[in-house]
Amino acid sequence: MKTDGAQDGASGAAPALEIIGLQKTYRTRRGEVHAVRDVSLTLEEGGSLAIVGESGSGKTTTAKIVMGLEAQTAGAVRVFGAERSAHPPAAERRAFGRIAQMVFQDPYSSLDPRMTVSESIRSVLKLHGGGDPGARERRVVELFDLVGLSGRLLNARPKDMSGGQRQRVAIARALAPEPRLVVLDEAVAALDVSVQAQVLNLLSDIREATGVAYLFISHDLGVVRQITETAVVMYRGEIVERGSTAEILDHPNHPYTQHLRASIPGPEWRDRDRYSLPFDARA
Ligand SMILES: Nc1ncnc2c1ncn2[C@@H]1O[C@H](COP(=O)(O)OP(=O)(O)OP(=O)(O)O)[C@@H](O)[C@H]1O
Repeated sequence: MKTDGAQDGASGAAPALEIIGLQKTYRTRRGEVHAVRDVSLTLEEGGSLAIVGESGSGKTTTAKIVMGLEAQTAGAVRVFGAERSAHPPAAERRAFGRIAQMVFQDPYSSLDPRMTVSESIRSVLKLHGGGDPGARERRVVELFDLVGLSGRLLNARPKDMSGGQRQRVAIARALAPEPRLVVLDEAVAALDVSVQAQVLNLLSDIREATGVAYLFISHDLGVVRQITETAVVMYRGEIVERGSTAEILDHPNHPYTQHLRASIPGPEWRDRDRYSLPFDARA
């Protein structure tokens, strides 16, 4: 990725994220796995786009390629107009980290257990040149405030916090370099429903306040409705449906989306859906 280009793009009209003809094939002992097949999508600046699908549909692989954690087999990824290299060197990864950040499902494994949570956030600020120690300290307090965490927890360690609190720290850490794109991979999946709702509200408020764009990856259509305007549905590495989230949820066209829709508890919830076999379009 040309970082200069990223800055040019960030101030211009380039989308936050463009994925064009993305493919990823893993070669395993048992043969090739086509994890991502010809995926193209656009996330507008300040927008919120969901990638929905069940386990194994290729969501995480797509996210990892966007973040440079995996190299694609073919296709292009552009972040604010700048092409993302398949094998970015360290300096480029660091520059990219100021523009895009990721939040994972399990904050316990993404936060260093030996550090207090404020140390964890300070280390990210330091990596991305967040001013002198005093300025970093003030920014940590500001970020705690932004994610609704009490200052009493500044010196806590991840093990002393609840799942919801840890995920708020993970979000604060991701927001520390003031990225313009955040990729959230099943970021609320491990939380209780009520905590999930709080974190989703928080994420919406943050987007409104900062203009950050979200690529929101989830298997859960109900969650996706609360946080995204547009969505793509992935099945076996391919996008099978795309459009406004509300339209996809209310009027799913593809049989796979209808299957996913049927597994959301709601007025039309049928108990047998809970036990239905995994969807197979060929069946
Ligand atoms: N490192 C790897 N080596 C081989 N196959 C892989 C690798 N990573 C993922 N896959 C395969 O690629 C396909 C897509 O996986 P991916 O993790 O992207 O799906 P997902 O929709 O994110 O599912 P999950 O939510 O379970 O992670 C699956 O068949 C998976 O087994």
